[in-house]
Amino acid sequence: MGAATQADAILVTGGAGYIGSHVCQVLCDAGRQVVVLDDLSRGHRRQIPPGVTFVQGDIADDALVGQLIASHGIGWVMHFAGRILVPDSMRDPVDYYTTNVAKSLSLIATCARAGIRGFVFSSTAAVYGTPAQLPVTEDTPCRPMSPYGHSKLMIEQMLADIGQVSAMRFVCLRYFNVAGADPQGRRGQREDETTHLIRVACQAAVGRRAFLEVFGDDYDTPDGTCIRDFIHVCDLAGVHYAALGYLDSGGKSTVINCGYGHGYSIREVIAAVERVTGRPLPVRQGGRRDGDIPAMVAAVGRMRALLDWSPRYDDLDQIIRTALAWEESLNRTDAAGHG
Ligand SMILES: NC(=O)c1ccc[n+]([C@@H]2O[C@H](COP(=O)([O-])OP(=O)(O)OC[C@H]3O[C@@H](n4cnc5c(N)ncnc54)[C@H](O)[C@@H]3O)[C@@H](O)[C@H]2O)c1
Ligand SMILES: O=c1ccn([C@@H]2O[C@H](COP(=O)(O)OP(=O)(O)O[C@H]3O[C@H](CO)[C@H](O)[C@H](O)[C@H]3O)[C@@H](O)[C@H]2O)c(=O)[nH]1
Repeated sequence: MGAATQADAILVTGGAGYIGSHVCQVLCDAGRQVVVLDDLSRGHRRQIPPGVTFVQGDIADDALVGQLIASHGIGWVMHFAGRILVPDSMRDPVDYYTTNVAKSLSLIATCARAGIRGFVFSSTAAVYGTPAQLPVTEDTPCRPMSPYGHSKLMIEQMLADIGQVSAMRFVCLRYFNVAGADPQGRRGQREDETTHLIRVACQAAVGRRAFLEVFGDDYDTPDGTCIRDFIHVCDLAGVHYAALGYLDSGGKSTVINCGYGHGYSIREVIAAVERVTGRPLPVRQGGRRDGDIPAMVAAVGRMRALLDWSPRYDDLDQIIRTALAWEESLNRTDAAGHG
């Protein structure tokens, strides 16, 4: 849509977090003007690339969001801010409905009122619940099994309804399992309180935790452990940039799965970590974790059809190499006493 559109700045909520900060890097590399709004409840200032304007604040602060949109010439919003852990959402649903649903409603309403042209939202494969068949297409019925999944589906619905009465178009990106870190070592997942398999496995591999517990080996899968579709965070960042291009060239509001379209079992992930490190991984067999879905694999036809994007890191060993390098760098930072 031309140079004037390109000039519109992008507001990235949650840009000090794991995925948002990788997306900021891609946007900066493409020469875009980026403003991050993050309350630093989970994120870290140092994750944000140089050249990005940072504002510490809450997405539900309507006056602040309105002022940022007006004063920075914001045309696009990428919304990452929120609570992200499935088991945590079972323990504290109020936090998930407050932060994810109520605060997102406030943000979306402010954006629509302010004339934002396009909104890219971080959704999740957790909206599907246990799918009847694999791979999961975007038309698979959604039956979330956790407050986290419900909260994300509610936001998708709000975007669809508000999109009907405003000019704001949206892309909801349903991420499957995000993993890995910036290959140049500039950023990765920083919060220690994590439940993500590859992160936990890499922490165990470099001694940041004692072992990896495998949750269940009696699923109806080839080796009895669950299967997931892991996408490298840098590829996912590229998908966001492509989604912006899609909206910019007039694309209609839509929902898109983000994965590679093939899965690995937990045992295969463990084998890959051992292959990459050349050492056995400390592993303990545990029972099933509540709410776990036996297998999740994305159908990626829509992503390939609509977005000008192709994967660069679709290789489990490469994902693990970047994740391990990041954990090793955290060890060095801690040892140097400035964690
Ligand atoms: N990590 C995954 O595997 C995964 C999978 C599917 C979907 N997602 C979604 O992607 C998004 C980003 O996830 P992430 O892994 O980068 O998480 P993260 O916790 O690293 O980042 C979230 C960021 O949002 C900020 N934040 C939280 N509440 C805020 C508020 N009220 N106002 C302003 N900032 C606030 C936090 O400080 C943090 O920097 C989330 O919406 C998450 O639900 C993540
Ligand atoms: O220490 C661990 C951690 C995980 N797992 C297993 O590894 C698989 C993946 O678990 P994660 O916690 O890494 O991820 P989930 O698939 O449960 O959920 C993730 O992917 C979802 C989409 O499928 C959502 O996006 C959600 O935000 C994100 O946490 C599960 O079978 C889990 O039981 C273990 O065995 N041990």
